[in-house]
Amino acid sequence: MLSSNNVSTPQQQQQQHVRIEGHDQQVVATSSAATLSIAESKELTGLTHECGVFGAIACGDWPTQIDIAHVICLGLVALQHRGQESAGIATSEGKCSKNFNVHKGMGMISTLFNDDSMKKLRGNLGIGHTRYSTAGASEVVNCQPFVVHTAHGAMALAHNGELVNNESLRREVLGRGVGLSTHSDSELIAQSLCCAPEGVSEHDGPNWPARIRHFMMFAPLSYSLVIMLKDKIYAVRDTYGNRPLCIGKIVPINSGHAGNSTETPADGWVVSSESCGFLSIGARYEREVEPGEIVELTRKGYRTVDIVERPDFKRMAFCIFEYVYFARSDSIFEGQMVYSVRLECGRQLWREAPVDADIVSSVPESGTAAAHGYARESNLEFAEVLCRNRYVGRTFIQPSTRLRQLGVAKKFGALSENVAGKRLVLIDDSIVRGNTIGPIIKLLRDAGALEVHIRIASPPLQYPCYMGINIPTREELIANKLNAKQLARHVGADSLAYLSVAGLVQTVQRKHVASGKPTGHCTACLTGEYPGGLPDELSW
Ligand SMILES: O=P(O)(O)OC[C@H]1O[C@H](OP(=O)(O)OP(=O)(O)O)[C@H](O)[C@@H]1O
Ligand SMILES: NC(=O)CC[C@H](N)C(=O)O
Ligand code: SF4
Ligand SMILES: [Mg+2]
Repeated sequence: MLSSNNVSTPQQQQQQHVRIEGHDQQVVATSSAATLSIAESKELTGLTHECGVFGAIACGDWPTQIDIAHVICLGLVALQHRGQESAGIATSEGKCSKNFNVHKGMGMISTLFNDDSMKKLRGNLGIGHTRYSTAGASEVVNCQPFVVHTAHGAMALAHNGELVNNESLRREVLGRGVGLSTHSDSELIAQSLCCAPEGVSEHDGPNWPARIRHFMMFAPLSYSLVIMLKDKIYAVRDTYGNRPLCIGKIVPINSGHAGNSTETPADGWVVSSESCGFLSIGARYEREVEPGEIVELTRKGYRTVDIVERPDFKRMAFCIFEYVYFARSDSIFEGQMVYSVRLECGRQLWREAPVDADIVSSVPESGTAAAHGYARESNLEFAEVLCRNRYVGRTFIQPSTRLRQLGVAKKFGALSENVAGKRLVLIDDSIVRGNTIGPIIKLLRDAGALEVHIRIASPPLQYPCYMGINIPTREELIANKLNAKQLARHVGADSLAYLSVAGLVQTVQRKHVASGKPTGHCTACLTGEYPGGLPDELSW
């Protein structure tokens, strides 16, 4: 049982919230008082992302010379691709357990944080978040980090993921007399940690690892968390390792390339959803937080304080779509760079679905690494055929299918001199609704392409995700309506083929299998096999 006591919640605002088919349908207010659903307010292509979490703590004497708020801000900028709705930073000076410095709000990092907001974020440690909402509306009340006041002082929490048993945990916590002020599952986690579990003595002070373990026993999936207390940060990954989280070392400025050696002293430590921003903040990749691990970071360093086992010793289930699409390609997961895995997927795609063509090309951004792999394995020339308009953002409002499709074409121009008279094979990482590929094929044909063959570096998406990714409805997923042959006809391609599930899994796991290291990946949106089974309270 999750226990809880009376703790104050800072957010008192109400939000509009309706449940549709077992999912939260979020509603955002617009200035014209009309309302748009979040789905409608986004450009409807691809999968909508997740969230990014970040934490940093300075080593040595406090107050530190390191500008912790700037380190976190730059760390969040590097995670911006994971969520663009809202962001926030909470810092602590390390002395007072009553108050943290907090700045959060709607929008992108670059618009939210300026000199004034940074000045107020003094601190020796801090955490940050960039959000793509999955539970609870995209409103200021749900911005993270969540800060709550416990019997032992303030606690701030930032979360990437989605609780699969959100509803039953919510009922449990509400049933104990705790008022929740939002529909956010992340607030629920914060409130769940506010009380010591039964049987845990806290005579000598709060036992945070025991509280975190207790929560983890009742919440199998999915979360990567950074939790800040007065003078320490806990980094936590769910027992399946579904969402990513890694540790980096802030090294002295003059330590150069040798900065990742174990002898290099640490100026501080960071934790992040992805490692892609580490070099830009003078940090070096250290390692991943392991599935089920609770890591404590203090000014003295970091240490594992507990490892919680998976229920019934099930396999770990790291999201395979992090490799396919979500992550930035310079990030490292499980000892391999995302770019290298995508490249290898392209090689495998050629082995599974070769095609006679003059050039190989990609749909930028995330299809590009796989296209290079396809070209290398096939010995076909790689040539760019599309120019992407960087000013068409992901938040473009597209009110109708027709305009939406025009919008996708608007995002790209054809490099006609590379295209004219060519038989080309075009690689993309994924097809979701199928809105991107059709207009691109038309564009390429209009530019003079003789043949356009589509190869997709992931299997067809057919099932929903309950672990922090918003996947469109069954009807919206094009693979549930058309098989590869029908889809080729529908989008005007000469042929179309996907990478197989086995091909993707083997490519992602090949290093681990070779070294005998345990591994396991969630493929639920491709196979319908959910890690830990499909929770009763969820259905599609
Ligand atoms: O089938 P659809 O629903 O049209 O979506 C699929 C497309 O969406 C994604 O690209 P996106 O432009 O979101 O991001 P990227 O720049 O990382 O490729 C993905 O890489 C595909 O290109
Ligand atoms: N995408 C995410 O990881 C979202 C975290 C959390 N469920 C929220 O909606 O804020
Ligand atoms: S269902 Fe798909 S998107 Fe969701 S965690 Fe699993 S692999 Fe990732
Ligand atoms: Mg794309």
